[in-house]
Amino acid sequence: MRTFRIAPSILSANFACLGQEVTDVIAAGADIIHFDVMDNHYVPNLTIGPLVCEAIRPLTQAPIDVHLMVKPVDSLVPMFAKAGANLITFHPEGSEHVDRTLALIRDCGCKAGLVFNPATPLHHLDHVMDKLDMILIMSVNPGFGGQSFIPQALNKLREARRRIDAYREATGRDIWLEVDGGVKVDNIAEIAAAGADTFVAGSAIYGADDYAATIAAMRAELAKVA
Ligand SMILES: O=C(CO)[C@@H](O)[C@H](O)COP(=O)(O)O
Repeated sequence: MRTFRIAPSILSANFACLGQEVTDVIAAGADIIHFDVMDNHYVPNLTIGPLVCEAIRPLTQAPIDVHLMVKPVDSLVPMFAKAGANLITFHPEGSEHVDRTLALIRDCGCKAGLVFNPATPLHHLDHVMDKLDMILIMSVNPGFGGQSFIPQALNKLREARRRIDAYREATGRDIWLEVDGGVKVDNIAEIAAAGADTFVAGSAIYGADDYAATIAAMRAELAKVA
């Protein structure tokens, strides 16, 4: 039986009552809070920083998964670690030294992950598997919620799953495989079958009237794959 995790993206939450939105999705059955950081430089949008992470930290025991869509990335890592992030992911294009940034994240006490845009090749994984806790495959171009799932992401998920399984067989250590962008109730099973185990969903959850019903519907779909 595979373990699946659902990570609502607060990018699609109502920011006028963000704290309540965080506690509501966790009460509705979510596993992780996905926290999108955009700098209006690496991506054409501007969102939230460490102060907001610090503000929501006391509201939940659930892991906060900080996705840094920023360039350069290193100076923000200690700030988010101090603000209570559990996982920090970044894009290889956002770092001058990927290996050094991964080590920095772990030295700050967080789990570390690399993010792959639709056009970013997986060869960036080649020499850093030992330093990764998570691989995040973007199934949209980063910057905005509410975009459609790019089907080519399924092949990239299959390839990433193959690499993770081979690595786990060789070392006994697992790496989470997260997917982000256009994840809905009606495609989550196909995405899980391609290898993802952790599902970021923004508009599908925060755009629904009933968060618990939507998360339960996602889990019912995932149960068909497990
Ligand atoms: O990082 C991003 C977008 O850059 C995502 O986390 C989106 O926020 C996902 O939103 P949906 O596609 O699920 O609406």
